[in-house]
Amino acid sequence: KLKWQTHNITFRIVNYTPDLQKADVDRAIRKALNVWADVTPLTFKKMSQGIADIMISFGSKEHGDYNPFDGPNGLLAHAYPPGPGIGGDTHFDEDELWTKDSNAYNLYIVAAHELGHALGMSHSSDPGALMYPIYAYGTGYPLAEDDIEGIQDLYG
Ligand SMILES: CC(C)C[C@H](C(=O)NO)C(=O)N[C@@H](CC(N)=O)C(=O)NCc1cccc(N)c1
Ligand SMILES: [Ca+2]
Ligand SMILES: [Zn+2]
Repeated sequence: KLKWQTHNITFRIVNYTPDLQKADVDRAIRKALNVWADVTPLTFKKMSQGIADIMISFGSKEHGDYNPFDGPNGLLAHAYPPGPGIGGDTHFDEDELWTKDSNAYNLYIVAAHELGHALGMSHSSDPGALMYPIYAYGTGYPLAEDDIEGIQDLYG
C-alpha cells in the first residue's frame, strides 16, 4: 500500500533506549508525529500494549527483521512503508547515542524522518528536506516545501 487507509493511526513505543529518560523518548516521538500531523488530517493515538499500526522499538545488529543494524553510525534507523504486519514499524539502532540536543543523534529529528517513511514518504533530493537521506541537525521544523508537498500528495 502506498499509504494508510485511515487518518487515525495508532502507535506504540515497545521498548526504550537507555540513553534518554522515558519521558524524553515519549516527547521526541510525539514531537516527531506532530511535524506530520500539523500539515495533514492525520491523528496519532498512543497505545501502551497490543498491536499498533506503527510499532516503535530500539534494537542493535540483527533485531528480528533480517535488516540488521551496523553498530555505531552508518545506518541510524529504518521504517517500513504503510501496510499490515511490519508495515509502518519503525526501528532505531540502539548502538547510536540518542540525544535531545545538537549532539548526534537527535532522536526527534531521526524519528521525524523515519515516521515520514512509516507514512509512505520516500527520500528527497533536497538537502534541506527532512526526507533527505542523510541526517542533518536542524532539519524537521519547519518542514521543507518538498516534505509538505510529498505528505499532502498522500494525505492532503
Ligand atoms: C537505506 C536506509 C535504510 C538508510 C537509513 C534511512 O534512510 N532510514 O530512514 C539511514 O539510517 N540513513 C542514514 C544515513 C545513512 N547512513 O544511510 C540517516 O542518517 N538517515 C536518517 C535521517 C535522520 C534525520 C534526517 C535525515 N535527513 C535522515
Ligand atoms: Ca548504526
Ligand atoms: Zn530514510
